[in-house]
Amino acid sequence: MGAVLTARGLAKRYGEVPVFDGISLDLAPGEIVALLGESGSGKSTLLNCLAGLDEADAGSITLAGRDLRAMDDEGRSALRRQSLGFIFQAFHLLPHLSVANNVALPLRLLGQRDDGRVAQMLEAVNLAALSGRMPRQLSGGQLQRVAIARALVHRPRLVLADEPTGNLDARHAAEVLALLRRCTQEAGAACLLVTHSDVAAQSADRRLRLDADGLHVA
Ligand SMILES: Nc1ncnc2c1ncn2[C@@H]1O[C@H](COP(=O)(O)OP(=O)(O)OP(=O)(O)O)[C@@H](O)[C@H]1O
Repeated sequence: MGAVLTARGLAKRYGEVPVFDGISLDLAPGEIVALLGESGSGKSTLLNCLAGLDEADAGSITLAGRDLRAMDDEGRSALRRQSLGFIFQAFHLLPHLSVANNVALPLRLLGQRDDGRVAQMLEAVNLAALSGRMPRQLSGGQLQRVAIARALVHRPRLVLADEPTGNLDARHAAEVLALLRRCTQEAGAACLLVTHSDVAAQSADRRLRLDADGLHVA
């Protein structure tokens, strides 16, 4: 099987200020790669560009065999819905939907309904008992685990995770890392994991560091 994600020569600047340049990356099916780097080095920006949520200024991105930058907005959105799970730093749960309905959302957007799969994901992040709650009734760590269940529910080929264990204690962090591992293996997915945590970085198959000179093996 070919790479899940291939990026070549990605560059991004905000106005006159370059964030990164010449970034190339391959993610293989089943692998988890940690993306390290100082605060402000551009990790979140790179994730957003790989997801097609932000536009790179140069370079190419191939996701699940499709050239992302050659597609129109509609095609990119459809590919994203199908193939991408994004765990945002700020969770981005929908406040008017219950926990279970937030987790079910990626399936609904694909025209699917699978209550068993939603229950399975809530079980996996230890939130089965809270499935009927609204996001405002949850702690930061619980919100983060809902966001993780939602990102994985539709078995995406690519999981982009921005500090998915940032708000979690050691036990819940370990559970989330194990869940990411299980889901990437089951779906033949790849995961790019932005983290400042040594435990999370060590749980990855390999580590890359983003700095002013580009992306390096760490
Ligand atoms: N919309 C924007 N306009 C201008 N500059 C931006 C914008 N978004 C990010 N930046 C700048 O781009 C750089 C990279 O930001 P980014 O959030 O990608 O860093 P990061 O490595 O994810 O940081 P952290 O580890 O703190 O989350 C920073 O210097 C930031 O100030």
